[in-house]
Formats: sequence, C-alpha cells, structure tokens
Amino acid sequence: MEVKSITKAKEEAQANLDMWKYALGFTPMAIVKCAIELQIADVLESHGGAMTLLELSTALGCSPPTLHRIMRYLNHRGFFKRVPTSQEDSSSISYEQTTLSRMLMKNSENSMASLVMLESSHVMLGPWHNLRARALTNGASAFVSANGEELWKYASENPAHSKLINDGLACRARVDILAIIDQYPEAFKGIGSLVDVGGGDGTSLHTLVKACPWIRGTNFDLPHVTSMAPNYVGIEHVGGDMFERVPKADAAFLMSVLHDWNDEECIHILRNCLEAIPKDTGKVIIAEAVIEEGEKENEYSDVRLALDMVMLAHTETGKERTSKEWEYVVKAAGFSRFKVKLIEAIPAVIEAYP
Ligand SMILES: C[S@@+](CC[C@H](N)C(=O)[O-])C[C@H]1O[C@@H](n2cnc3c(N)ncnc32)[C@H](O)[C@@H]1O
Ligand SMILES: O=c1cc(-c2ccc(O)cc2)oc2c(O)c(O)ccc12
Repeated sequence: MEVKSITKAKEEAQANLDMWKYALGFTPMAIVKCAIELQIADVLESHGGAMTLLELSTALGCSPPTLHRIMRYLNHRGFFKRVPTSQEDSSSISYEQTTLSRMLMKNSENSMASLVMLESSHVMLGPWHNLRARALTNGASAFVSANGEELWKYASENPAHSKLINDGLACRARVDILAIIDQYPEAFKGIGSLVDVGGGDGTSLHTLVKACPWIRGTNFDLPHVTSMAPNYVGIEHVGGDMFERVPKADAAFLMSVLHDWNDEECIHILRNCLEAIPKDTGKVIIAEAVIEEGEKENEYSDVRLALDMVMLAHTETGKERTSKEWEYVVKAAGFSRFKVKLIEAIPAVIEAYP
C-alpha cells in the first residue's frame, strides 16, 4: 500500500473507533449513576478497606455476576481498584476505593454524586432529544418542549426537582469556590459585606465565608429556593427577584447565574448589581466559564464547551461566553473597568468596577 493510503486507512480506523464513543456515549453516565444508586463507594468506605466481590454483593444485595460486570467496567474507567489475589475465580476478586470512586460517595467533601444525579435525571435528559427543533427555529426551548415550562418555573412547582438542582449545583459550587479562594484570594480582600446573587441554597457563600470570616454574607435567590435553604452562621437568606432589585452590599457575587440568560437579560441583572454596590469602592465578581478559542484551548475546554451545550438544552437563552462577549455585557451594563483572571478550574473570575 502507498504511504498515503496507509495513512488514510489508519485515520479511518481511528475515526471508526472514535464514533463508538458517541454511539455508546450514554454508557459512562448510566453506569456511574447506577454505582451511586447502589452506594458501592459508600459501602466500601464504611467497610474501611478492600472487599471481595462476594462481600460487596452481599452488602449491596446484588447478584455477583452482574456486579462483577459493572465493577469491571468501572474499574476500566478508573473507579475502584482491583486488589491482586492468588486465586483465579471471580468471587475472590477484591476491590478498594480510588480518588475517583470517592467522588461517588453521598457525603464526601468533594463528592460529585449529586451533579451526576441531576444531569442524568429524566427532567434534564429529556431536552437533549429536542435540540434539533431548537437549532432549526432558535426559538423553541428544548427544556420547555420536554417539560412544559422553563427550568426555574418548573423547579418552583416541583420541590423534588428543585432539591435535585440545588444539591447538584451545590456539590460543584463547593469545589469551584475552593479553587477560586485558593488561586485568587485577592478577589475577596477588603470586602465587608457580599451579596451572592442567585446563590442557590447558600453552599457557595457558606464555603466562602468559612474561608474569609471577615465577610458578612447575604444569600439572595428566588423565595422558593431561600425558604428551603439551610441556616448558616454569618449568612442571611433573602428571597427576591434579581430582575427587580438586588440587596445592597460592598460587593455582589454571581456564579453560574449569567450563563443562564441572554445578553439583554445579563445587562439588566448587572445594572441591578451596579445599583446595589457603592459607586466608589464596590465591585461585582462574576465566576463563569470563559470560552477560549483556537490555540488557547486547554484541559478544561471540553467541559466548558459541554456546559455551553447544557445551556442550549436546559435554558431558553443562556450561553457560555468568550472574553470579548463578557466585556460587551459588562460595559453595556455601565461598568467602567473589567478584569478577567483565568484559574485552573471550570470558571474564571471576572471583576467589574463601577
Ligand atoms: C445555575 S444556579 C446557580 C446557583 C449558585 N450560584 C451556584 O453556582 O451553585 C442559578 C440560580 O439562579 C436562581 N435564579 C433564577 N432566576 C432568578 C431570579 N429571577 N432572581 C433570583 N435568583 C434567580 C436560581 O434559583 C438558581 O439558584
Ligand atoms: O446542569 C447544569 C449544570 C450547571 C453547571 C455545572 C457545572 C458548572 O461548573 C457550572 C454550571 O449549570 C446549570 C445551570 O446554570 C442551569 O441553569 C441549568 C442546568 C445546569
């Protein structure tokens, strides 16, 4: 074979292999969800060390051959480690936790289980089947087509789904806030009071105030969200509508809120934030993904671009933005200066000054 046709054949073989990832793309999400529901990681953790397949099957109430196949798949993906044994039969295989499998636990510090449960719920998966209509009309919301009304209205009428959203977003909020404080602590220096606009159940603010105890926090969200939020020392929950008014504070913080809305809506929210802070010393801190294009792509780009698709599926007008697009909405809202600090995490920190 000519060099050119060998190269072509290799490319086709690789493309064929790559296509399998898309055809069976749902598998990792479904099996990870199954592992969370079975509580495999929680049972292994409370056992305190390696468990044989038989011990694990008994503890979980599973059939050993089925569990063996599920564990083989998860192990292949880096969840759980097989401990070598001298015997060959599958029943004597032992498993122990890995850093990745600990993230499947319900209550570990860096658990991502609730986010998996949110994204894999019927309500959140339905809209993905309606993207074609959204692309063809750019008007029909995929979420509304699947669930009858837009996400935040749906959540206000379905307490179980509201809890799924709050828990799902809270688990990654903790991780993102810790990354921000660790890599850019200057953002919160000298701030006496801070309002977290669209703060959800207060997890972000609680994590922030624990690390920066000089800050008095106001967690501001829709009334049905704040009324269900747990009490935290140093945090006041205030229910309201950010399109009407934002409570006053030295600084306003918005994380994963503006990506739910179009430019005009963002400008409206940001103007209300500008009204809420002192003209001379105030600032608005925005924690959101910044989409990099071309050569600037890095290991987070894949997740950031996937989040943009989540916005397409789950919100009516939301989107992730490039640095230029952020500059446009911030300046159009009346801020005079803006700074983007890129960090090793999904969100960047954008500071906007009056
Ligand atoms: C994607 S969540 C982000 C939550 C939190 N900031 C975080 O990062 O985990 C968006 C939040 O905006 C809130 N929200 C939506 N519309 C709102 C409105 N009109 N006024 C105040 N909050 C609103 C939602 O209830 C939700 O908690
Ligand atoms: O399903 C989601 C997920 C997010 C999300 C996940 C991870 C991040 O680092 C940031 C955001 O945000 C969402 C959102 O803002 C929304 O309105 C609906 C769904 C989701």
